[in-house]
Amino acid sequence: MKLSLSNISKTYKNGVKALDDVSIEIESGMFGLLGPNGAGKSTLMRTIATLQAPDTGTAYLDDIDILNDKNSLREVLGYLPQSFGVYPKMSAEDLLHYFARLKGIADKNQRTQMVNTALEVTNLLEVRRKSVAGYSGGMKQRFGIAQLLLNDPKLIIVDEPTAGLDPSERHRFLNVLREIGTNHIVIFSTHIVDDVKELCTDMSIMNGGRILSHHTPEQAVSALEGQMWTKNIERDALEEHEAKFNVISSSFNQDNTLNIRVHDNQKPDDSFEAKSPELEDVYFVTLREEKEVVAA
Ligand SMILES: Nc1ncnc2c1ncn2[C@@H]1O[C@H](COP(=O)(O)OP(=O)(O)OP(=O)(O)O)[C@@H](O)[C@H]1O
Repeated sequence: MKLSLSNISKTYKNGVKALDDVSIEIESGMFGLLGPNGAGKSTLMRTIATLQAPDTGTAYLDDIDILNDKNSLREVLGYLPQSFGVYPKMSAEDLLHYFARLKGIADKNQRTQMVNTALEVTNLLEVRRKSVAGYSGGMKQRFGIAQLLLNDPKLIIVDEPTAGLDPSERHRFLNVLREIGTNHIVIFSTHIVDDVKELCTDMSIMNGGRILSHHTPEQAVSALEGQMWTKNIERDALEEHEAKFNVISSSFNQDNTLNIRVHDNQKPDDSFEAKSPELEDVYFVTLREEKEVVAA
């Protein structure tokens, strides 16, 4: 199975170019779409989910023409939007039966089986009789996955699902996605680098409405081998270092000094120490290089 997008552009009425000539091919597995707020991730997700039309471009899931045959795409789509709205005071089980009926599954036995499978995959069986309105943020997100699994979708789109989850809820949620990611195309947008690191077999970094890179997380990290350097500095020396070196990120040490990470093809000077690259470096280097291109 393959999702192919070609030359997709979208400018909103207020003049914001949210998608700028996006072309990409995505195959089965967990695909992470990583980018800062405002990068265009939600616009791209809504476009693939047939909820908004682009100005130009084509989109196919195998031979389904997504932009011109919305109904065929919707039959095989599972979509979890960024915010799902307010849940009624119904139990998860009753609400899933209700959604399944809306999706046209009239046979009660078939519906019960589907609902139970969805509850099981998302680890909600034990709390199936509790009201969804009273669920924690992580449970609500897992319920969101349960409802989208009801029509056995081939393409699953989840838009920033881990935002606002505490670490253990986030972990449980990622485990659910990991389980379903093996035999579907799952597109998962996030601004959290660790989400992609822990989960995805394929990834893109997006900003300014453009896809800046597309590779496996391992390829991305190994491309920076031998190019990352660190040094501890006093807090007030940051500006001076930023002026002199390609500082891509900094973090506080316990003693309130700063650890800076610098990207350079060679050791900047003897005060620096070589470091193994990490996915977060890839993210910052990619965004930095884009900023330089835009400024040039
Ligand atoms: N309906 C709209 N009308 C006008 N501008 C919009 C609309 N929706 C999004 N935008 C703008 O388009 C750009 C891309 O927004 P989008 O929501 O797609 O990004 P995102 O990467 O999903 O960010 P976030 O994580 O903040 O949702 C932003 O500048 C945003 O302000």
